[in-house]
Amino acid sequence: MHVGIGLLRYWPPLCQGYDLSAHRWYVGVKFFDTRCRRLYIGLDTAPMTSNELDALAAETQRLSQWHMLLGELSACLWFTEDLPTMLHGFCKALVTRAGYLSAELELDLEEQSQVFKARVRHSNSPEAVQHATLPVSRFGTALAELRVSAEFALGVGHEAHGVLLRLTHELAEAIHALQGQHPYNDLQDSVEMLALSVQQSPYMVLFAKPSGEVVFCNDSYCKGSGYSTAEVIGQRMLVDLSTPSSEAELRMFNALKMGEHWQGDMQCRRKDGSEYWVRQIVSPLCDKAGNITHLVSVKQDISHCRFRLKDAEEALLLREQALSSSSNGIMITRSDVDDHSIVYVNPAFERITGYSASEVIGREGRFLLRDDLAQADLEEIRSALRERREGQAVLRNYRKDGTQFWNELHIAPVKDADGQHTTHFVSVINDATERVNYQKELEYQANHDALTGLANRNLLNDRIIQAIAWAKRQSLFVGIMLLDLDHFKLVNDASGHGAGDTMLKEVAQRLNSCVRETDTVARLGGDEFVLVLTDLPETGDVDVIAEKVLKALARPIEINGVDVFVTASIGVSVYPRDGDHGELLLRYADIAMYRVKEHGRNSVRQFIPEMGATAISRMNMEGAMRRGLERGEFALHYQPKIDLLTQRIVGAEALVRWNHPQIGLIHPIEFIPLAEESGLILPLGEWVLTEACRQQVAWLEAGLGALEMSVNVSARQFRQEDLAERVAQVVAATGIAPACLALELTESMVMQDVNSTLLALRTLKQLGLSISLDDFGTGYSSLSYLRRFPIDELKIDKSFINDVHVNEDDAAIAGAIIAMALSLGLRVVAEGVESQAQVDRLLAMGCTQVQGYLFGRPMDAASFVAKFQAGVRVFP
Ligand SMILES: Nc1nc2c(ncn2[C@@H]2O[C@@H]3COP(=O)(O)O[C@H]4[C@@H](O)[C@H](n5cnc6c(=O)[nH]c(N)nc65)O[C@@H]4COP(=O)(O)O[C@H]3[C@H]2O)c(=O)[nH]1
Repeated sequence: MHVGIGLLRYWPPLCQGYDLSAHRWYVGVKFFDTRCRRLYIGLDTAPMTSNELDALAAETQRLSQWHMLLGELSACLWFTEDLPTMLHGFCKALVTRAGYLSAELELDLEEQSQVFKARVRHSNSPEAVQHATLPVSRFGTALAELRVSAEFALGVGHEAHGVLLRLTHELAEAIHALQGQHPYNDLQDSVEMLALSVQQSPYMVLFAKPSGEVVFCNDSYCKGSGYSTAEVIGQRMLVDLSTPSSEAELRMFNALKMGEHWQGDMQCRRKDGSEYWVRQIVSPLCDKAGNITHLVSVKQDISHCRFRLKDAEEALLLREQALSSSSNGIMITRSDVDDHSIVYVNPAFERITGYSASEVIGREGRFLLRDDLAQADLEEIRSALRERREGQAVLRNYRKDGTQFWNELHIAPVKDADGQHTTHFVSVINDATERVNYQKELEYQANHDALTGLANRNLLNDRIIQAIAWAKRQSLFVGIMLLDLDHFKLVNDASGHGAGDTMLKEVAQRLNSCVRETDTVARLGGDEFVLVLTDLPETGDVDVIAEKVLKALARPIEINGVDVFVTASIGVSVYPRDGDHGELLLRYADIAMYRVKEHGRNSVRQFIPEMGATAISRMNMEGAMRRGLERGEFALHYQPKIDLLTQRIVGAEALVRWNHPQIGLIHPIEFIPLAEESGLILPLGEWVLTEACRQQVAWLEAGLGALEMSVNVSARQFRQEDLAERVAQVVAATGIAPACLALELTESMVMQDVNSTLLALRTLKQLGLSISLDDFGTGYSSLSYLRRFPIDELKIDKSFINDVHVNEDDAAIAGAIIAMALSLGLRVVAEGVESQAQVDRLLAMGCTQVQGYLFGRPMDAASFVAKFQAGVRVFP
């Protein structure tokens, strides 16, 4: 008979193919009583002598003694789960079964020593205590050491010692056999022990014929499967090697045929129908000829693991599905020092980036940045990766097709099982392009002028602060250039807001083209622009740029197919020369700009401190103006109007002045626009009209004759529905002859709403006064309207008079206006005449009335009277 026994799947079979037929009797392993407490030894068929029978009886006796002990020892070896309990049970068995007074086996699990100590006291010599300290590292080794310990500890001369020695010996043999080092001397004992081991094994053991019919099963199998031994024996529980029916059986068949073990997991069914999983090793037993005689199957119930695995797999599947269906992109990367490669991306990642998983797995996680590495937020992600912590940032990333998207990225470290080391990072990718763009749009709107796209006041203030901070560190200058378009209002009034907008947009573009990228061009509103010029090594550099700007604006702007000319007045202040903060610098640039307006426009002026002394910031102007009106700070100056033919003063234009108690005389150009905006122009205008009329009457009474008094009427005044009534009241109140009163309206005002203008003009005309069109030539009056309007006089704008004697274009325009006016029977007055050459040219063109510094600046009433009395000289 050949016996092959596999103890555990981790152990190799103890012995294979011991040929017991050489012995005279054999041990039948299947004759155990329950729980393996008794081992029956069977005889073979050969007849025995009486000596042999005695020897067998003695042997049987001896075996049954130690078997009792072995059974218990075995029980504590196999049925205890931890070493201390096992050792305790073992010692107890030594005392109760082997006659020891005490036996202690201690396990010292100190990290350092890793030993177990054996201390055994023999009952015959209680004093003699034997110690042994043995290294131990794991359960298997402890079993091996147990043998050694027993050899150390056991004395001689006692029957029980003999049994124990025998046990020890058997264990030693078994272990030696295990290690393949020592042949069995006593095969019978070995087989018994092995048979016992099989029976007692917590693993299920089946022996079967090659046809699969079971010839033996141990208790664990019965317990695990629910079948009794009788129900199992003879049944085909293992594969039939002669007719493998499935792929798995075929594999098993091939392995076993080659004398190899087959190992694998299988799902089985218990008697009650429930399922369980086993991991089993099937080993073939062969005869000398190499034919398989038996199959030995050792099975371990792994249902617990298997079901846990199933749960884990289900949980994993759930997570995988959650990742797959997430609308956020998810990317998992390694977190090794030198490896941050991508190991997983979900479908949303593929959708957002355009890259498929196979294209990105293995690449570095940061590849979505391409070479756009100059991003402030990137540092946060870098340090989160370095410090193995969570981090988030909004980054510019690039899709496969090269388009940019905003990635709202959140990264989190993934730790290993013990929570100590970061093995991976999970990155959640959210395409936030829409939101970021919306935010940027809002930011842009908050910082930019909607019409021109230039910086607005908000952004301007920031830029000035930045420019000053930088200039401070670099010892450079910052130029603040405030630019106001000359007569822009005329464009707006005459051609509508669309035309005005076109002009502003074109101006914005031209201004941008004059400065560097680091400079700022802002629009403050209306026709006011500010240029912040950075990094200037010299203050004079601002003038160069200002000249460039004036030149750029000098080119005509095409609006609705018509070339329109625009000029600008530019005031400049410089950091640190004029001040060290934006508000002050802007105010000074503003003051300088108004000086330009005052002195003929279309030019540049740098701020000088003297200007500051006579100027008032517009911020404070409104309140001051209101108080000024109440306190009588306003006064009228009069500029004479000359008839060239009679060489006499025929009239005066009333021009308002503000005598500010601290600042002194302020020119209307500095406060009229604000008065217009704030509505203060209405009480102011009424006061001017009344005062001018009163003065005219006073001069009349003083003998200056019936001078015509011209009074400027602002757009807002002109739009007053009861303007005519108010004028009539003033006329009545002051006693002026209406024929001596001329109201000056600008060309742009009357062209705004032709029908209502016509009505208003007619009503005014009914009062008997004259209507004069001021600044003529700057608007876009159509001849037909001029014909329809009840106008008495045209005043040619100073801009055409300036060069009328040298510039043929200007001369042509002035000439055309004069000719047209005369043909319509209107008076023509040339404004801003400063030289004799201009007078000569104007006279040649037929213009007979002039006004200008050549004949007198605006002056107070007393000076006017003196001037009148002195007379004027038209020809030198
Ligand atoms: N360079 C130069 N300039 C000359 C010459 N001759 C006259 N001027 C200036 O030209 C402006 C003529 O007045 P405007 O065109 O009606 O322009 C006026 C008018 O639009 C407005 N304004 C003045 N007073 C009043 C007023 O009482 N009511 C209203 N609504 N506007 C007024 O303020 C503007 C500016 O007034 P002013 O500063 O007094 O400036 C005056 C006058 O001083 C010259 O030969 N050369």
